[in-house]
Amino acid sequence: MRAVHVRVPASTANLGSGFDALGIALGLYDEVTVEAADAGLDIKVQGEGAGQVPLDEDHLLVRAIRSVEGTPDGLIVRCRNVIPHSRGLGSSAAAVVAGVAAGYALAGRTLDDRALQLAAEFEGHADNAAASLYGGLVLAWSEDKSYRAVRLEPHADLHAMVFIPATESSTKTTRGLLPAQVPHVDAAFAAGRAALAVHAVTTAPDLLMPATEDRLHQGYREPAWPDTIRGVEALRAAGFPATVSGAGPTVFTLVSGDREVPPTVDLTGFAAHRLEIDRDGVQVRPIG
Ligand SMILES: Nc1ncnc2c1ncn2[C@@H]1O[C@H](COP(=O)(O)OP(=O)(O)OP(=O)(O)O)[C@@H](O)[C@H]1O
Ligand SMILES: N[C@@H](CCO)C(=O)O
Repeated sequence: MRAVHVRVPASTANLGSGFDALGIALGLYDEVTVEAADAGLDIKVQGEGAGQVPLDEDHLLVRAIRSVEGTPDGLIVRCRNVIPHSRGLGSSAAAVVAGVAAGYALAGRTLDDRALQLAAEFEGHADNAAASLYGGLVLAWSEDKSYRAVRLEPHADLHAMVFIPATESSTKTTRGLLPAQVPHVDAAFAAGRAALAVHAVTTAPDLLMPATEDRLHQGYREPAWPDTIRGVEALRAAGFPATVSGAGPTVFTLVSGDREVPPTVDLTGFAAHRLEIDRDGVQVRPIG
């Protein structure tokens, strides 16, 4: 294949209780075309990250393409980015998954388990990458340095609301706020709630409030985005199972049916978007 179009979904990670393990793919998409060339790299970026991301071999998506064996030496890359960067919506994982998927197609290969391994190695955890790769709800884990994930079907009644602030937050920085150890009681709490979250998202949305309670990361990261925690608490007080999306600062909640967030919930400073859950994952099609 000489040229491909890739559409890759955003994602939210953690769902509160499932730190580094749970992810959901969201109906917000970056699109990329990648064409083989004899030599060199010609890359252009429109939308999110334009003027900020490098336009050379350091570009994340290019690095991801290069991580796949058998890809062409020369590349012409065009990115149309919609997923906001550094907001907790999995932009970096989406770029890596798009690159790996394009690389596989250009190398004449079908996506397999190794694609998740390649993508997750860039992030150091597989929650966002698995969601962008497979769609739906993912449960990701690692065995030594081997990343694995299962895809589960979210309940049909659910959609997502995201509340995106103008401020950015780097995943690397907020991971630095996490302690090396947590109390046993918090670890036990997290294990139960994360297991419950899988049941709640797939089968029993009425259990999402207890299922999304977190003790492992959101509180420790609060100094990075106090307004985000205020937004999460305001939504939870109104009965919405809100969490911090990924490493923040976006606020995320799942919503059942046609329920709407009332205007009395104070989310000043956040742009609200209703998103479908993406159920397909990354999509690749040949061009020409
Ligand atoms: N489409 C893209 N193309 C190139 N680089 C990107 C792209 N998307 C993200 N990046 C890089 O990744 C960085 C953001 O990664 P980071 O992990 O901090 O946030 P995120 O992926 O948006 O959020 P989270 O991991 O919390 O869901 C950007 O500053 C940029 O360097
Ligand atoms: N699980 C990750 C997601 C962000 O990449 C975190 O919270 O740091």
